Amino acid sequence: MSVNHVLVVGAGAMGSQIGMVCALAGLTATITDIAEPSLARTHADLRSRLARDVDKGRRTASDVETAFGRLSFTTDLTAAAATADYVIEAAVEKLDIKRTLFAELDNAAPPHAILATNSSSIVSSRIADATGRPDRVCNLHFFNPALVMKCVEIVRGPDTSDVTVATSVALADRLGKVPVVLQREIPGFVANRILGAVRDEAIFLLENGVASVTDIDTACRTALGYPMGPFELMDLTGIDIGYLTKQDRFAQSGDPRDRPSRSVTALVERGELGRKTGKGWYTYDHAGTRTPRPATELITEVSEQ
Ligand SMILES: NC(=O)c1ccc[n+]([C@@H]2O[C@H](COP(=O)([O-])OP(=O)(O)OC[C@H]3O[C@@H](n4cnc5c(N)ncnc54)[C@H](O)[C@@H]3O)[C@@H](O)[C@H]2O)c1
Repeated sequence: MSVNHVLVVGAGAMGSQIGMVCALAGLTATITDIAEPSLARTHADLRSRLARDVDKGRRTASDVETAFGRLSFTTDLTAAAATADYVIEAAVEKLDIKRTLFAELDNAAPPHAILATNSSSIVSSRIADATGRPDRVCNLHFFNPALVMKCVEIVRGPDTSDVTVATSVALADRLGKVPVVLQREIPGFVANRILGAVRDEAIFLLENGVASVTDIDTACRTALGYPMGPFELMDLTGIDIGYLTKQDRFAQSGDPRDRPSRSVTALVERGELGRKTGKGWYTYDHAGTRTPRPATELITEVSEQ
């Protein structure tokens, strides 16, 4: 099935860049959001980001102008969906909102259109039954920042058809991305599950007094070639993000291994969420330079329990 017009729903961190990736690849793309200010902010953010790319010689000014000519912004979901061949939903991570959106999209989009969600943890089978086309529903999972990161995970739900998977793979190829197909659903998918396993092991080693935060991060960078250690990465992305993901997974699975660790819970309860609060696994000064924290500040809760 050929894809010419992509509709992206949600103009946040992910949706805005996914829309631009589509336009840069030569597709007609529309970004829609319920909030008009989000659309205006997204347009301005993309303009300044792409201008930086031109300044640095990563793209030509004419490629960027042509791409903006293919990209439109609207709050009118129904009108935008009417001509879409492929919809990528990147709205807030709330199941009820996604289900409502998919029901609306099912009514508004042409019968051949594929409806995909960019959700990081909600598998598409939890949404597909809100539509009359579960065979044309899947996860199409981009990584942040979507303009830069190559991998796109395509997750097949129990009803997803071969044509939907093949069309999604072809779309990812056309966007210059590297498609990775998951043959069955699992929350977190491949890359984030592996990242989570590394993070859990790092926390286990710390909580059991095997090595310090700094030494574990150093081992990952210098022995495994990771660009950043697991504690550095948690501080960068926000310790609360991983905490909330694990809480959600634990609520679904009831598996104690999915429960957030005690030291992470203690940091989140104290509001020490990483770089954004100036304190997490490390302490950060106003220039962003980090200093290690004493182990007693990080694992007190564990030894007291
Ligand atoms: N942020 C990441 O690193 C990341 C990475 C991969 C996947 N994801 C997934 O992408 C999705 C979006 O994440 P984000 O970080 O861009 O979120 P975000 O909070 O930055 O943006 C969400 C946008 O959705 C809009 N929105 C809310 N309800 C809507 C509705 N009913 N219709 C249309 N728009 C609506 C909001 O106004 C907002 O602009 C989530 O499902 C998330 O799991 C996020």
